[in-house]
Amino acid sequence: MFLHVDQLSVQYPGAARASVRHVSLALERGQIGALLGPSGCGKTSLLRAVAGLERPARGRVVLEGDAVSDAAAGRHLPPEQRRIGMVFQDYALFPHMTVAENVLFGLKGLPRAEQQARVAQMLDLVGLAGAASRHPHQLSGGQQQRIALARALAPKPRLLLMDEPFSSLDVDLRERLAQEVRAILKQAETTALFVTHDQMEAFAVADLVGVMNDGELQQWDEPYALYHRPATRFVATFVGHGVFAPARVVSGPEGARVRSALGEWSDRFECPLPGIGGECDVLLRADDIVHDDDSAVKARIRAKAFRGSEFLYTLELASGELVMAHVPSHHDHAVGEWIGIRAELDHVVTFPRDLKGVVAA
Ligand SMILES: Nc1ncnc2c1ncn2[C@@H]1O[C@H](COP(=O)(O)OP(=O)(O)OP(=O)(O)O)[C@@H](O)[C@H]1O
Repeated sequence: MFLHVDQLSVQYPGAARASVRHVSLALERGQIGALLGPSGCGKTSLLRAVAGLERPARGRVVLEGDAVSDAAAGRHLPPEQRRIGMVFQDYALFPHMTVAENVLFGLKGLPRAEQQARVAQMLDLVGLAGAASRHPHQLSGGQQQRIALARALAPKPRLLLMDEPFSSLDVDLRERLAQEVRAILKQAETTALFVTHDQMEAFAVADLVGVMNDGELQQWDEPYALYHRPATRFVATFVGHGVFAPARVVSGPEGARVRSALGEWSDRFECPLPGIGGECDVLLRADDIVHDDDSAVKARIRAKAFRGSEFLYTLELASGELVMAHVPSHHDHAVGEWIGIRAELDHVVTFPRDLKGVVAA
């Protein structure tokens, strides 16, 4: 493993409990990781501990086999000796310096010719070769963030850390820049870890995403798995739209099946199911629910939100259970109308019975 965070805890002086608790995660060389979670869950504290800006209370940070932090051994390499680059949300470019001078900043020790070559190479990488002699205020927010990236990558860091790198940009630009940043990092073969509270951003940029809640890492996985096979209720709720529908495990000809008001499904993808007869909640994603007027199952539209190509309908079954459905926006029905629905599940994800019909955000 290129980066290995091992059972890491961060506790601030005077705090009753640790802000980051027993977090373990790993990245291979060249992989991009994202830490996702609500405000205050400990994302930035974890990133700062990897950077060396916080001293962990417990655990280790191992970079290329080198334990840069090891609480048990009392080892803590200062940030400037870790060869880690950082990009922050406010770019932190020097306003009085040109773009080229900003990128040059981290290259002080190199011979002059090499410095010039590296600056040119970095500006080229971020697609701003023509902006070398401009000043930061003459550039757009997205361009400034690309310069900040060029400056962080110029000294060839072993690891790049980014804290909410897109959050000060408007939504359109964020989406575009997220894709550009992924392409730039992949081209530069950089291993990177970044913090965001925006799942679309995490999915667009990262190979592996960690969902944190209240100081703990609940799942560290590929975006597809986080969405389709969430490990906990919290992950299921935080990532994507859906509901937990009450269900019962029944026996079928090929083993256990999950029966809910919307249908019955077998355990096709080896998601552990409770024992036969057991009560559980099954996760129904909004994209598992298909609008089909021929279906015997009817639901009344309780609320609808226009999302461009589709509506997100909140629907109520005759039993009072709620489900959510993504429906193409040319199927424009009024609130209060009854429509036919059908559930098409590829991934049957169940959780022990808890609160009935909890709506996932
Ligand atoms: N320097 C500090 N001293 C004491 N407590 C801190 C310090 N920095 C953060 N905390 C606390 O640690 C917890 C985690 O904060 P952190 O900034 O890591 O969360 P976050 O997930 O990055 O949040 P956000 O998305 O709002 O930035 C919070 O309860 C916060 O109040």
